[in-house]
Amino acid sequence: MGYKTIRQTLAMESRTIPPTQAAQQEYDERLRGWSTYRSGLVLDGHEMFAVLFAQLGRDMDKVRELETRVETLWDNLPPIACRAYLMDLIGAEVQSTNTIEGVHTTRKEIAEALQAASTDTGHTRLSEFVKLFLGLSDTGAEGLDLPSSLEDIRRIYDQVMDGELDAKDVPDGQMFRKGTIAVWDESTGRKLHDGAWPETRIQVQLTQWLSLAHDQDVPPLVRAAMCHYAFEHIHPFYDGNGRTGRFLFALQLSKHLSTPTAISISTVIADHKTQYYKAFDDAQHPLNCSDVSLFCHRMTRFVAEAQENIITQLTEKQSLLAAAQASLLAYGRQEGMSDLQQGVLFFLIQEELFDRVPMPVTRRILREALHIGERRIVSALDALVEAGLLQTHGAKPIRYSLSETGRARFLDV
Ligand SMILES: Nc1ncnc2c1ncn2[C@@H]1O[C@H](COP(=O)(O)OP(=O)(O)OP(=O)(O)O)[C@@H](O)[C@H]1O
Repeated sequence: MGYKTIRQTLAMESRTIPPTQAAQQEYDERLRGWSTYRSGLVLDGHEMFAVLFAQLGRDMDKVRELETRVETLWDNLPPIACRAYLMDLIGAEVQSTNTIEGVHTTRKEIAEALQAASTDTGHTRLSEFVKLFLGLSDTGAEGLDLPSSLEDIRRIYDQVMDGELDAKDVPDGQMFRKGTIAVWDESTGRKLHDGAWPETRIQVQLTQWLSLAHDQDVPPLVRAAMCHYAFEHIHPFYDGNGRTGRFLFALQLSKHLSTPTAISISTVIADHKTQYYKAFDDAQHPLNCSDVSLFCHRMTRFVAEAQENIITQLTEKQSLLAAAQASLLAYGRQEGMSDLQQGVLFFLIQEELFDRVPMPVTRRILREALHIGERRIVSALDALVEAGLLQTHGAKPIRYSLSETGRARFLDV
Protein backbone atom coordinates (compact mmCIF):
# COMPACT_ATOMS: atom_id res chain seq x y z
CA MET A 1 0.00 0.00 0.00
CA GLY A 2 1.32 3.44 -0.90
CA TYR A 3 1.82 6.24 1.57
CA LYS A 4 -1.43 7.89 2.64
CA THR A 5 -1.98 11.50 3.67
CA ILE A 6 -3.43 12.11 7.11
CA ARG A 7 -6.74 12.98 5.48
CA GLN A 8 -6.79 9.73 3.49
CA THR A 9 -5.90 7.73 6.59
CA LEU A 10 -8.79 9.28 8.53
CA ALA A 11 -11.18 8.49 5.69
CA MET A 12 -10.19 4.82 5.87
CA GLU A 13 -10.80 4.47 9.60
CA SER A 14 -13.86 4.89 11.71
CA ARG A 15 -13.03 7.14 14.65
CA THR A 16 -15.43 8.51 17.20
CA ILE A 17 -13.62 11.80 17.71
CA PRO A 18 -14.01 14.90 15.46
CA PRO A 19 -11.80 14.86 12.30
CA THR A 20 -9.60 17.76 13.40
CA GLN A 21 -8.84 16.02 16.70
CA ALA A 22 -8.16 12.71 14.92
CA ALA A 23 -5.91 14.54 12.43
CA GLN A 24 -4.02 16.11 15.33
CA GLN A 25 -3.45 12.67 16.90
CA GLU A 26 -2.22 11.23 13.60
CA TYR A 27 0.00 14.32 13.08
CA ASP A 28 1.54 13.89 16.56
CA GLU A 29 2.29 10.25 15.79
CA ARG A 30 3.81 10.96 12.37
CA LEU A 31 5.90 13.81 13.71
CA ARG A 32 7.44 11.42 16.27
CA GLY A 33 7.97 8.65 13.68
CA TRP A 34 11.39 7.09 13.05
CA SER A 35 11.46 8.05 9.37
CA THR A 36 10.24 11.61 9.79
CA TYR A 37 12.20 14.71 8.83
CA ARG A 38 11.03 17.78 10.68
CA SER A 39 11.48 21.22 9.18
CA GLY A 40 11.36 23.59 12.15
CA LEU A 41 8.95 25.65 10.05
CA VAL A 42 5.41 26.10 11.33
CA LEU A 43 2.83 26.63 8.59
CA ASP A 44 -0.88 27.04 9.41
CA GLY A 45 -0.30 25.88 12.98
CA HIS A 46 1.61 22.67 12.21
CA GLU A 47 5.31 22.06 11.79
CA MET A 48 5.94 21.01 8.20
CA PHE A 49 7.40 17.50 8.00
CA ALA A 50 8.09 14.72 5.53
CA VAL A 51 8.11 10.98 6.11
CA LEU A 52 10.73 9.05 4.17
CA PHE A 53 8.26 6.35 3.09
CA ALA A 54 9.42 3.34 1.06
CA GLN A 55 8.60 4.57 -2.45
CA LEU A 56 10.11 7.99 -1.76
CA GLY A 57 13.31 6.26 -0.61
CA ARG A 58 13.35 4.10 -3.75
CA ASP A 59 12.83 7.12 -5.99
CA MET A 60 15.58 9.05 -4.22
CA ASP A 61 17.87 6.10 -4.96
CA LYS A 62 16.71 6.15 -8.56
CA VAL A 63 17.70 9.82 -8.80
CA ARG A 64 21.18 8.89 -7.54
CA GLU A 65 21.50 6.10 -10.11
CA LEU A 66 20.25 8.27 -12.96
CA GLU A 67 22.62 10.98 -11.84
CA THR A 68 25.60 8.67 -12.33
CA ARG A 69 24.50 8.16 -15.93
CA VAL A 70 23.96 11.90 -16.49
CA GLU A 71 27.42 12.63 -15.08
CA THR A 72 29.10 10.01 -17.27
CA LEU A 73 27.46 11.39 -20.41
CA TRP A 74 28.20 14.96 -19.35
CA ASP A 75 31.85 14.29 -18.48
CA ASN A 76 32.42 12.63 -21.86
CA LEU A 77 31.16 15.59 -23.89
CA PRO A 78 33.71 17.88 -25.53
CA PRO A 79 33.74 21.32 -23.79
CA ILE A 80 32.14 23.11 -26.73
CA ALA A 81 29.23 20.68 -26.82
CA CYS A 82 28.88 21.04 -23.02
CA ARG A 83 28.61 24.77 -23.28
CA ALA A 84 26.15 24.65 -26.20
CA TYR A 85 23.96 22.14 -24.35
CA LEU A 86 24.06 24.25 -21.20
CA MET A 87 22.88 27.28 -23.16
CA ASP A 88 20.13 25.17 -24.65
CA LEU A 89 18.95 23.96 -21.23
CA ILE A 90 19.09 27.43 -19.70
CA GLY A 91 17.08 28.87 -22.60
CA ALA A 92 14.46 26.13 -22.26
CA GLU A 93 14.35 26.50 -18.46
CA VAL A 94 13.85 30.26 -18.49
CA GLN A 95 11.17 29.95 -21.15
CA SER A 96 9.40 27.13 -19.25
CA THR A 97 9.41 28.80 -15.85
CA ASN A 98 7.84 31.85 -17.49
CA THR A 99 5.34 29.71 -19.40
CA ILE A 100 4.16 28.08 -16.15
CA GLU A 101 3.14 31.58 -15.03
CA GLY A 102 1.63 32.55 -18.39
CA VAL A 103 4.48 35.04 -19.00
CA HIS A 104 5.18 35.15 -22.72
CA THR A 105 8.76 35.08 -23.99
CA THR A 106 10.03 34.53 -27.51
CA ARG A 107 12.96 32.33 -28.55
CA LYS A 108 14.58 35.47 -29.94
CA GLU A 109 14.39 37.24 -26.55
CA ILE A 110 15.86 34.20 -24.83
CA ALA A 111 18.65 33.92 -27.43
CA GLU A 112 19.51 37.60 -26.97
CA ALA A 113 19.49 37.23 -23.18
CA LEU A 114 21.80 34.21 -23.41
CA GLN A 115 24.14 36.05 -25.74
CA ALA A 116 24.26 39.14 -23.50
CA ALA A 117 24.65 37.16 -20.26
CA SER A 118 27.22 34.64 -21.47
CA THR A 119 29.45 37.19 -23.14
CA ASP A 120 28.80 39.88 -20.51
CA THR A 121 27.85 42.34 -23.22
CA GLY A 122 24.99 44.62 -22.34
CA HIS A 123 21.62 44.06 -20.76
CA THR A 124 18.46 42.68 -22.34
CA ARG A 125 15.11 41.42 -21.11
CA LEU A 126 15.81 38.31 -18.92
CA SER A 127 19.60 38.64 -19.13
CA GLU A 128 19.85 38.99 -15.33
CA PHE A 129 17.74 35.86 -14.83
CA VAL A 130 19.92 33.98 -17.33
CA LYS A 131 23.01 35.12 -15.40
CA LEU A 132 21.59 33.49 -12.27
CA PHE A 133 21.33 30.18 -14.11
CA LEU A 134 24.85 30.60 -15.46
CA GLY A 135 25.88 31.03 -11.81
CA LEU A 136 24.67 27.45 -11.18
CA SER A 137 26.98 26.05 -13.81
CA ASP A 138 30.69 25.48 -13.69
CA THR A 139 31.04 28.00 -16.50
CA GLY A 140 29.32 30.74 -14.50
CA ALA A 141 31.43 33.78 -13.70
CA GLU A 142 31.11 32.92 -10.04
CA GLY A 143 29.32 30.05 -8.35
CA LEU A 144 26.16 31.13 -6.60
CA ASP A 145 25.83 30.31 -2.92
CA LEU A 146 22.64 29.31 -1.18
CA PRO A 147 21.03 32.38 0.38
CA SER A 148 22.14 32.89 3.98
CA SER A 149 20.09 35.96 4.88
CA LEU A 150 16.80 37.64 4.05
CA GLU A 151 18.79 40.19 2.04
CA ASP A 152 20.22 37.35 -0.09
CA ILE A 153 16.71 36.12 -0.88
CA ARG A 154 15.67 39.63 -1.85
CA ARG A 155 18.77 40.01 -4.06
CA ILE A 156 17.99 36.79 -5.92
CA TYR A 157 14.38 37.93 -6.32
CA ASP A 158 15.49 41.28 -7.78
CA GLN A 159 17.63 39.46 -10.34
CA VAL A 160 14.90 36.96 -11.27
CA MET A 161 12.37 39.76 -11.75
CA ASP A 162 14.69 42.38 -13.24
CA GLY A 163 12.59 44.45 -15.66
CA GLU A 164 9.56 42.13 -15.27
CA LEU A 165 7.68 43.82 -12.43
CA ASP A 166 4.65 46.10 -12.77
CA ALA A 167 4.95 49.20 -10.58
CA LYS A 168 2.07 47.97 -8.38
CA ASP A 169 3.95 44.72 -7.64
CA VAL A 170 7.22 46.22 -6.41
CA PRO A 171 7.77 45.02 -2.81
CA ASP A 172 6.44 47.77 -0.53
CA GLY A 173 7.44 46.37 2.87
CA GLN A 174 10.78 46.51 4.60
CA MET A 175 12.05 43.79 2.27
CA PHE A 176 9.02 41.83 1.13
CA ARG A 177 5.34 42.67 0.66
CA LYS A 178 3.34 44.78 3.12
CA GLY A 179 -0.08 43.78 1.86
CA THR A 180 -1.85 40.45 1.42
CA ILE A 181 -1.65 38.06 -1.54
CA ALA A 182 -3.51 34.94 -2.60
CA VAL A 183 -2.85 32.15 -5.12
CA TRP A 184 -5.76 31.55 -7.47
CA ASP A 185 -6.76 28.76 -9.79
CA GLU A 186 -6.98 30.67 -13.06
CA SER A 187 -9.30 28.16 -14.69
CA THR A 188 -11.96 27.98 -11.94
CA GLY A 189 -11.41 31.28 -10.15
CA ARG A 190 -11.08 29.31 -6.87
CA LYS A 191 -8.81 30.78 -4.21
CA LEU A 192 -6.12 28.17 -3.51
CA HIS A 193 -4.10 29.80 -0.79
CA ASP A 194 -3.42 32.97 1.22
CA GLY A 195 0.25 33.87 1.52
CA ALA A 196 1.78 34.64 4.94
CA TRP A 197 0.88 37.99 6.46
CA PRO A 198 1.87 40.47 7.92
CA GLU A 199 5.46 41.08 6.81
CA THR A 200 6.86 40.29 10.26
CA ARG A 201 5.46 36.76 9.84
CA ILE A 202 6.98 36.53 6.35
CA GLN A 203 10.33 37.45 7.85
CA VAL A 204 10.05 34.95 10.71
CA GLN A 205 9.03 32.12 8.36
CA LEU A 206 11.74 32.95 5.83
CA THR A 207 14.32 32.98 8.62
CA GLN A 208 13.18 29.44 9.53
CA TRP A 209 13.29 28.64 5.80
CA LEU A 210 16.97 29.66 5.72
CA SER A 211 17.78 27.31 8.62
CA LEU A 212 16.04 24.46 6.83
CA ALA A 213 17.84 25.23 3.56
CA HIS A 214 21.17 24.77 5.39
CA ASP A 215 20.14 21.80 7.54
CA GLN A 216 22.51 19.01 6.50
CA ASP A 217 20.54 16.48 8.58
CA VAL A 218 17.71 16.49 6.05
CA PRO A 219 18.50 14.66 2.78
CA PRO A 220 19.09 17.15 -0.05
CA LEU A 221 16.13 16.22 -2.24
CA VAL A 222 13.66 16.23 0.64
CA ARG A 223 15.15 19.49 1.87
CA ALA A 224 14.92 21.22 -1.52
CA ALA A 225 11.33 20.04 -2.01
CA MET A 226 10.31 21.10 1.52
CA CYS A 227 11.90 24.49 0.92
CA HIS A 228 10.08 24.88 -2.38
CA TYR A 229 6.75 24.07 -0.75
CA ALA A 230 7.42 26.45 2.13
CA PHE A 231 8.59 29.31 -0.09
CA GLU A 232 5.40 29.12 -2.14
CA HIS A 233 3.32 28.77 1.02
CA ILE A 234 4.85 31.96 2.39
CA HIS A 235 4.57 33.72 -1.02
CA PRO A 236 6.73 36.68 0.14
CA PHE A 237 6.12 38.86 -2.93
CA TYR A 238 3.20 40.19 -4.94
CA ASP A 239 4.54 38.66 -8.15
CA GLY A 240 7.34 36.29 -9.15
CA ASN A 241 6.99 33.78 -6.29
CA GLY A 242 6.73 30.83 -8.67
CA ARG A 243 9.76 31.85 -10.71
CA THR A 244 11.88 32.71 -7.66
CA GLY A 245 10.83 29.53 -5.81
CA ARG A 246 11.71 27.32 -8.76
CA PHE A 247 15.05 29.06 -9.17
CA LEU A 248 15.81 28.49 -5.47
CA PHE A 249 14.88 24.83 -5.96
CA ALA A 250 17.35 24.62 -8.87
CA LEU A 251 20.00 26.36 -6.76
CA GLN A 252 19.56 23.83 -3.97
CA LEU A 253 19.68 20.91 -6.40
CA SER A 254 22.84 22.29 -8.00
CA LYS A 255 24.69 21.77 -4.72
CA HIS A 256 24.08 17.99 -4.92
CA LEU A 257 23.30 17.10 -8.52
CA SER A 258 24.85 17.94 -11.88
CA THR A 259 24.20 21.28 -13.54
CA PRO A 260 22.11 19.81 -16.39
CA THR A 261 19.78 18.13 -13.88
CA ALA A 262 19.45 21.23 -11.72
CA ILE A 263 18.47 23.43 -14.64
CA SER A 264 15.93 21.11 -16.25
CA ILE A 265 13.15 20.96 -13.69
CA SER A 266 10.84 23.76 -14.86
CA THR A 267 10.74 22.16 -18.29
CA VAL A 268 9.30 19.01 -16.69
CA ILE A 269 6.97 20.96 -14.38
CA ALA A 270 5.62 22.90 -17.36
CA ASP A 271 4.58 19.55 -18.88
CA HIS A 272 2.84 18.50 -15.64
CA LYS A 273 1.48 21.78 -14.34
CA THR A 274 -1.79 20.22 -13.10
CA GLN A 275 0.06 17.64 -10.99
CA TYR A 276 2.38 20.36 -9.67
CA TYR A 277 -0.54 22.53 -8.52
CA LYS A 278 -2.40 19.52 -7.15
CA ALA A 279 0.63 18.54 -5.05
CA PHE A 280 0.48 21.97 -3.33
CA ASP A 281 -3.27 21.80 -2.93
CA ASP A 282 -3.26 18.31 -1.38
CA ALA A 283 -0.48 19.11 1.08
CA GLN A 284 -2.31 22.27 2.10
CA HIS A 285 -5.55 20.58 3.12
CA PRO A 286 -6.15 21.51 6.78
CA LEU A 287 -6.55 17.83 7.76
CA ASN A 288 -3.12 17.04 6.32
CA CYS A 289 -1.41 19.19 8.96
CA SER A 290 1.60 20.29 6.81
CA ASP A 291 2.61 16.72 5.92
CA VAL A 292 4.53 17.33 2.68
CA SER A 293 5.76 13.75 2.13
CA LEU A 294 3.78 13.31 -1.09
CA PHE A 295 4.80 16.77 -2.29
CA CYS A 296 8.45 15.74 -1.82
CA HIS A 297 7.74 12.54 -3.73
CA ARG A 298 6.17 14.47 -6.60
CA MET A 299 9.18 16.81 -6.84
CA THR A 300 11.57 13.82 -6.67
CA ARG A 301 9.75 12.23 -9.59
CA PHE A 302 10.03 15.49 -11.54
CA VAL A 303 13.79 15.40 -10.96
CA ALA A 304 14.01 11.77 -12.16
CA GLU A 305 12.01 12.64 -15.27
CA ALA A 306 14.34 15.56 -16.01
CA GLN A 307 17.32 13.20 -15.72
CA GLU A 308 15.69 10.65 -18.03
CA ASN A 309 15.13 13.40 -20.62
CA ILE A 310 18.78 14.46 -20.39
CA ILE A 311 20.01 10.87 -20.77
CA THR A 312 17.85 10.35 -23.87
CA GLN A 313 18.93 13.64 -25.42
CA LEU A 314 22.64 13.30 -24.70
CA THR A 315 22.78 9.68 -25.88
CA GLU A 316 21.18 10.65 -29.16
CA LYS A 317 23.26 13.78 -29.61
CA GLN A 318 26.49 11.95 -28.86
CA SER A 319 25.87 9.41 -31.58
CA LEU A 320 24.92 12.20 -34.02
CA LEU A 321 28.14 13.97 -33.10
CA ALA A 322 30.21 10.85 -33.75
CA ALA A 323 28.55 10.44 -37.17
CA ALA A 324 29.08 14.13 -38.01
CA GLN A 325 32.71 13.91 -36.96
CA ALA A 326 33.27 10.87 -39.20
CA SER A 327 31.66 12.62 -42.13
CA LEU A 328 33.74 15.76 -41.47
CA LEU A 329 36.95 13.73 -41.43
CA ALA A 330 36.11 12.00 -44.70
CA TYR A 331 35.10 15.25 -46.38
CA GLY A 332 38.13 17.11 -45.04
CA ARG A 333 40.46 14.44 -46.39
CA GLN A 334 38.73 14.42 -49.78
CA GLU A 335 38.85 18.23 -50.10
CA GLY A 336 42.30 18.63 -48.59
CA MET A 337 41.00 20.86 -45.80
CA SER A 338 43.41 22.22 -43.21
CA ASP A 339 43.18 21.04 -39.58
CA LEU A 340 42.12 24.54 -38.66
CA GLN A 341 39.23 24.55 -41.14
CA GLN A 342 38.12 21.18 -39.77
CA GLY A 343 38.46 22.53 -36.22
CA VAL A 344 36.18 25.47 -37.06
CA LEU A 345 33.62 23.18 -38.65
CA PHE A 346 33.73 20.80 -35.67
CA PHE A 347 33.11 23.72 -33.32
CA LEU A 348 30.07 24.88 -35.30
CA ILE A 349 28.73 21.33 -35.69
CA GLN A 350 28.70 20.98 -31.90
CA GLU A 351 26.96 24.32 -31.53
CA GLU A 352 24.34 23.19 -34.02
CA LEU A 353 23.78 19.74 -32.51
CA PHE A 354 23.71 20.62 -28.84
CA ASP A 355 21.79 23.89 -28.86
CA ARG A 356 18.30 23.89 -30.38
CA VAL A 357 18.71 27.62 -30.98
CA PRO A 358 22.36 27.65 -32.02
CA MET A 359 24.25 30.88 -31.43
CA PRO A 360 26.32 32.16 -34.35
CA VAL A 361 29.84 32.70 -33.02
CA THR A 362 32.29 35.55 -33.30
CA ARG A 363 35.88 35.28 -34.51
CA ARG A 364 37.02 36.06 -30.98
CA ILE A 365 35.21 33.01 -29.55
CA LEU A 366 36.69 30.78 -32.27
CA ARG A 367 40.17 32.23 -31.77
CA GLU A 368 40.03 31.58 -28.05
CA ALA A 369 38.60 28.07 -28.42
CA LEU A 370 41.06 27.01 -31.09
CA HIS A 371 44.04 28.93 -29.66
CA ILE A 372 45.03 30.73 -32.86
CA GLY A 373 45.58 34.30 -34.05
CA GLU A 374 43.31 36.64 -36.01
CA ARG A 375 44.97 36.27 -39.42
CA ARG A 376 44.76 32.50 -39.48
CA ILE A 377 41.13 32.41 -38.32
CA VAL A 378 40.11 35.01 -40.92
CA SER A 379 41.66 33.02 -43.74
CA ALA A 380 40.11 29.71 -42.55
CA LEU A 381 36.69 31.32 -42.19
CA ASP A 382 36.89 33.06 -45.57
CA ALA A 383 37.72 29.76 -47.27
CA LEU A 384 34.77 28.01 -45.55
CA VAL A 385 32.36 30.81 -46.49
CA GLU A 386 33.70 30.66 -50.07
CA ALA A 387 33.09 26.88 -50.10
CA GLY A 388 29.47 27.56 -49.07
CA LEU A 389 29.79 25.62 -45.78
CA LEU A 390 29.41 28.64 -43.50
CA GLN A 391 27.14 31.68 -43.46
CA THR A 392 27.82 35.04 -41.86
CA HIS A 393 25.54 37.12 -39.65
CA GLY A 394 25.67 40.90 -39.22
CA ALA A 395 28.79 42.98 -38.72
CA LYS A 396 30.73 44.43 -35.81
CA PRO A 397 31.20 41.75 -34.80
CA ILE A 398 30.57 39.50 -37.74
CA ARG A 399 29.34 36.05 -36.58
CA TYR A 400 29.42 32.64 -38.24
CA SER A 401 27.28 29.51 -38.31
CA LEU A 402 26.95 26.47 -40.55
CA SER A 403 25.12 27.25 -43.80
CA GLU A 404 22.24 25.10 -45.09
CA THR A 405 24.79 23.31 -47.28
CA GLY A 406 27.11 22.75 -44.30
CA ARG A 407 24.22 21.44 -42.22
CA ALA A 408 23.07 19.07 -44.96
CA ARG A 409 26.62 17.80 -45.50
CA PHE A 410 27.54 17.03 -41.89
CA LEU A 411 24.32 16.71 -39.95
CA ASP A 412 21.85 14.95 -42.23
CA VAL A 413 23.52 11.61 -41.80
N1 LIG B 1 -1.92 26.02 -3.53
C1 LIG B 1 -0.77 26.67 -3.63
N2 LIG B 1 -0.25 27.31 -2.57
C2 LIG B 1 0.93 27.96 -2.64
N3 LIG B 1 1.64 28.07 -3.76
C3 LIG B 1 1.15 27.47 -4.85
C4 LIG B 1 -0.06 26.75 -4.84
N4 LIG B 1 -0.27 26.27 -6.07
C5 LIG B 1 0.77 26.68 -6.81
N5 LIG B 1 1.62 27.40 -6.08
C6 LIG B 1 2.89 28.06 -6.45
O1 LIG B 1 2.59 29.41 -6.73
C7 LIG B 1 2.97 29.75 -8.08
C8 LIG B 1 1.90 30.63 -8.71
O2 LIG B 1 1.50 31.59 -7.81
P1 LIG B 1 1.19 33.08 -8.32
O3 LIG B 1 0.33 33.00 -9.51
O4 LIG B 1 0.77 33.89 -7.16
O5 LIG B 1 2.65 33.39 -8.73
P2 LIG B 1 3.36 34.78 -8.74
O6 LIG B 1 3.67 35.29 -7.42
O7 LIG B 1 2.58 35.63 -9.67
O8 LIG B 1 4.78 34.37 -9.33
P3 LIG B 1 5.08 34.06 -10.77
O9 LIG B 1 4.70 35.27 -11.54
O10 LIG B 1 6.52 33.70 -10.86
O11 LIG B 1 4.16 32.93 -10.85
C9 LIG B 1 3.07 28.41 -8.78
O12 LIG B 1 3.99 28.44 -9.85
C10 LIG B 1 3.53 27.48 -7.69
O13 LIG B 1 4.93 27.55 -7.53
